[in-house]
Amino acid sequence: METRHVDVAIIGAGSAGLGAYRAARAHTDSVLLIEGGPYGTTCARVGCMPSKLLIAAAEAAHQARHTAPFGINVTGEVQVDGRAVMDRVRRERDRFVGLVIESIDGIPDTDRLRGHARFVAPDTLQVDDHTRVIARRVIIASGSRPKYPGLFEAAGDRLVTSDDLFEWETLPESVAVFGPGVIGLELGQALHRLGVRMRLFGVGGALGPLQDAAVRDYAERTLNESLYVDTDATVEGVDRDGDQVVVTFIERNTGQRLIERFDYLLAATGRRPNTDRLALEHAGLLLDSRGIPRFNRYTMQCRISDGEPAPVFIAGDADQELPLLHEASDEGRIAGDNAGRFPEVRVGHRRAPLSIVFSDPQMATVGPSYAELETRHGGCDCLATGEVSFENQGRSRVMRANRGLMRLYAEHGSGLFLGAEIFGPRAEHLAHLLAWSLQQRLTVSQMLDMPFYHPVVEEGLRTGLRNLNADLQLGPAILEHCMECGPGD
Ligand SMILES: Cc1cc2nc3c(=O)[nH]c(=O)nc-3n(C[C@H](O)[C@H](O)[C@H](O)COP(=O)(O)OP(=O)(O)OC[C@H]3O[C@@H](n4cnc5c(N)ncnc54)[C@H](O)[C@@H]3O)c2cc1C
Ligand SMILES: NC(=O)c1ccc[n+]([C@@H]2O[C@H](COP(=O)([O-])OP(=O)(O)OC[C@H]3O[C@@H](n4cnc5c(N)ncnc54)[C@H](O)[C@@H]3O)[C@@H](O)[C@H]2O)c1
Repeated sequence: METRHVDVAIIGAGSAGLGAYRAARAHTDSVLLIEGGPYGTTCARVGCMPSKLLIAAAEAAHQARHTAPFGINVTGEVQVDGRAVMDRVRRERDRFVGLVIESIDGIPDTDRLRGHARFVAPDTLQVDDHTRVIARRVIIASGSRPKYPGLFEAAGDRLVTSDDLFEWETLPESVAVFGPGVIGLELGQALHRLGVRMRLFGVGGALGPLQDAAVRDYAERTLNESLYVDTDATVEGVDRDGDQVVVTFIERNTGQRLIERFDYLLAATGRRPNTDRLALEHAGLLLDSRGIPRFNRYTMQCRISDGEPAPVFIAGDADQELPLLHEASDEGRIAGDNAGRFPEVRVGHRRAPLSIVFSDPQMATVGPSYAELETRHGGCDCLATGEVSFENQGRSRVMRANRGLMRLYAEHGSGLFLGAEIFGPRAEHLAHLLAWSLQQRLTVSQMLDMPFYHPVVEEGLRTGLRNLNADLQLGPAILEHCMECGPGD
């Protein structure tokens, strides 16, 4: 058994771990990056990138099928070549993974160690059976993995998660998707548009990240015009029969008991942090009820069991705060900087909360969750709301993308913009404008002072902001359409 002494040991070479490595290395040459799985990061291998590649193919098929309302007739049926679709997904995915591996190859061999790390003492990690690492500081950047209820195991090797799907050589005929969260919506809709028979089952009414009932209900109604999404499904059984998965459920609209066969069951029922495999009981850290170390979100520093700051930091999906790529990178950078400069720990920069779901229409949330805003501002009647429907929005109608609802929130009295929930066209771009405004601490009036071109989807945002301003009672209520704004604002 080899023993290594280092200043900083990092568990996990994903997006958070790589960011942490670079930041820690700016302070010390003694940094060790430990990786137990394949190099390449979750984002590039099985997450953000392959999912967006599959969605891009699905969008192409969808657009090709919907040209007629523009007076464009594409003769013949749109054919989806499942092998070619999956081939491009994997080829482009491999390219993205290759870029990550190239940058990891640039890290000196002496700074890298392969194997699974676990704590054997607060300052000691055991890596597989081959190396003991004694570290002055440790960064936990071990990511997360899919979780699902035991019931699904009846599907045997026909049970898949987002870790498996992108390895498919071709598209199956049918998939039962469980979990209308971010992954289930993105992948479920993409499979449907690629001609796969798909049903999407949820529990308790949850739909993506949406919490504002008005936006959630609108989204559920709209999605159900083209997909089968039951956000509160009664599923009576999951069984395996031959090569197929048999799902017994009560159909959403009819209340009928149906028994349907699918080629696969895709479990998209959430992810759990890999911290349960780190033997944290030997780390002496203060843990929350989920077994995740308690940490300060500005320094990423964990605490020892008596509440004192520990020489241990956490970053990325491992802490489950905001399991998104840009947050993992930011947290990794902060954790690495602080582990490197320890004991002089500094507060790092956290950005305005922003999340986007690449469904169609897209979903986005900006700022604290609606539930959090209601808790903080609802009790004192301090929460102002505004909204806009995209149904008559000019540019959205031009593009035939005029389905959607955006709700915007601000603080009474100050007029400060607080956040938004969006289900609608170009939400990925609208959400960025709003997140940037939030981070700049703009008031709704200041946002309305910004330029709005014509005709663009952002004019819908302006209508929503005017509506919000009216609720703030800081500006004129919109009694009719803005005359000077051009048609379809
Ligand atoms: C299908 C899907 C789509 C997604 N799409 C998006 C998107 O569009 N936009 C977005 O912002 N986010 C998206 N995400 C989320 C994003 O991918 C994650 O938030 C991000 O990759 C987390 O990075 P990380 O470094 O925390 O974890 P990872 O990249 O998973 O890195 C953790 C690493 O730790 C290693 N490890 C674990 N335990 C040990 C151990 N004991 N010892 C050594 N090594 C260990 C693992 O092997 C892994 O390499 C998506 C996720 C999925 C699954
Ligand atoms: N576009 C993006 O940024 C993007 C894309 C994919 C994933 N991600 C990240 O990955 C994380 C994990 O995604 P996810 O979709 O797995 O989790 P999620 O928490 O977003 O959704 C899980 C869904 O499964 C449902 N569910 C739980 N148990 C169920 C059951 N037994 N049957 C049916 N439904 C059940 C939940 O109610 C929820 O709707 C996300 O929170 C997000 O941070 C981001």
